[in-house]
Amino acid sequence: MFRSSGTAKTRRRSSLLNPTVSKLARSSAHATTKSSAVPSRDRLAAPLPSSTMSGRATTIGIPGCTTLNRTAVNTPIRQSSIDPRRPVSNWSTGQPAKRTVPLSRPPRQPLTSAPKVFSSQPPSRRTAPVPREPSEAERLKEKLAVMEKSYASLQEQLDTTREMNSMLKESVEAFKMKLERSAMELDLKENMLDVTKQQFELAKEEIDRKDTLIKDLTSQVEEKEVVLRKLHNEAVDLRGQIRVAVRVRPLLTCESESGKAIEFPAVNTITVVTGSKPSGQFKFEKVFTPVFSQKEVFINIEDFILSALHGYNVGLIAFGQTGSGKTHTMRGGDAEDEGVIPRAAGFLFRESKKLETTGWIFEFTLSFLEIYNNEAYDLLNKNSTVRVRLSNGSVALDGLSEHKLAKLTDMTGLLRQADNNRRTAATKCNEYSSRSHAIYMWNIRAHQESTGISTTSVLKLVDLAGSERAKESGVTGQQFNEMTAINQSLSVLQKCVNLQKSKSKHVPYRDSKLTQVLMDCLGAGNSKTMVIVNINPSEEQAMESKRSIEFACRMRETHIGSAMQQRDL
Ligand SMILES: Nc1ncnc2c1ncn2[C@@H]1O[C@H](COP(=O)(O)OP(=O)(O)OP(=O)(O)O)[C@@H](O)[C@H]1O
Repeated sequence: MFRSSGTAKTRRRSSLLNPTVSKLARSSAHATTKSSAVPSRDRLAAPLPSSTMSGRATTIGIPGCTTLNRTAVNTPIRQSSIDPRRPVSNWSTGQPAKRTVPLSRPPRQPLTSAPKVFSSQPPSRRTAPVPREPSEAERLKEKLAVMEKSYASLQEQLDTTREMNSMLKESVEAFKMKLERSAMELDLKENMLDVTKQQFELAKEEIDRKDTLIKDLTSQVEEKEVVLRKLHNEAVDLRGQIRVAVRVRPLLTCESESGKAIEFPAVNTITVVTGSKPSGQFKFEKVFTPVFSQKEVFINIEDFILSALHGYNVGLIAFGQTGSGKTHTMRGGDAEDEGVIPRAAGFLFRESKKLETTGWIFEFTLSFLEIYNNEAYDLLNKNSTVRVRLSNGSVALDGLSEHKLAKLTDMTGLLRQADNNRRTAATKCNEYSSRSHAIYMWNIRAHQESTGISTTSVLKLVDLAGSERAKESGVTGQQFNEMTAINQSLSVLQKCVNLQKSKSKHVPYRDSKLTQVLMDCLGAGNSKTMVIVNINPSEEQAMESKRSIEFACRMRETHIGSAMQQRDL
């Protein structure tokens, strides 16, 4: 009765603490009674102790659960079956505790033998005192303490798990939101990609359309360029084979006391006043009065120079008495004072760049030749001698160096070299009088891939030495020889032009080095030629000016045959 009431008390107390604990306690107490704290899983594997097995079990309580065996409750439990040192299941983990002692089935008592009955009488004095077995209540208390501890631990675990669970829930929610946001962003980006793709397609179509347009326009430009070229060159031809322009320089300070012998009665018309009588009026394609700047002069002749890029041989010759302004016109000074030769370089580079857009490729080489005392010299190779040969109407210059001109600035060095090598001297009429003829030659090679046309043309820019009257010059010795050579070569030049004009069968080009070199510009070749006749306006030089103008008129009337494009075969 005492034990039963103790167990009931314990149960009531446990159920007051917590229904779960109470349940656990009930189940534990039951399990303890039944299997001496062997966890149920172990119980299945391990044999039950003999004391339990020997009692007759009456099943009461929850179905499926083995309840307390009354016989076993009344029967003193053997030490081995409730050994407190025996490990109980690990409640915190729910795993059975490790067994330290292997459970072996105890030897089975024969059923016939009578059950041992323990006497309730106190042991006799002679027998050793038996240690008191813990009461059922104590054992249950102990169990309860263990279970409460386990419960607290489980509660703690549960709290932690709940906390973790809520954290996990939160993080899952956050992930979900993030995922949704990412999905939305992806949608947006996909839309943008679609739009960009469409735009790209449109742009591609536009580029294709423009490419086709450019191709059409390019072919139209090429066709028009051919027509323009033809018209340009026909126009140049129509003006006469040798075009003549006259340039009259201003009076110099040193000539200020002298009166002017030149008048301009009309546009491109000139009159020379000799004595009191004015000469007749001479009309030319162009008359550059003293007010024309270097730039304006060049603008008026650049279309002519352009023919050289179109594959025609072109010659531009500055002619005139000494000190009339030939070198100024052709070479000039610096910057705004630059003459035709440096300006032509800039122009040829500019124009060639424009033509490159229609598929033309150009290559320029330069050679500078000097004719001094009727001999030819290389101005870009230490004045070495050059051999002039005529063959089949063309001029060959053996030993003349050629200098490739890749860019405009390359020209500066070459010009300086030629200036230094060219022979000049101070004369009575001109402080820096040219004692030689200078020929600045451009060899122009052009090629157009689409048509397969290649041309090789020559542009000759000529600064002649000036004619001079021996009597007026007052020179002697070497300078006299130079003057004689200059005058002779200019005389042959005039003779050739006169004979060419009168369509003579024999024109004596070979009579001087100058006419040999200029032969292809004067009628024996297929060149387009322009002569700029320079005039000194002073009264003192009136007669010389008149002679120059008369020579210009003869040249103007000289037919030299149509120029031909110099195509490579
Ligand atoms: N259009 C011009 N404007 C200003 N000065 C000029 C002009 N033409 C020539 N001169 C000046 O006249 C002088 C003689 O000119 P330049 O040397 O060019 O003559 P030239 O015909 O070449 O002489 P030469 O045949 O003796 O070499 C130079 O001092 C030059 O600066």
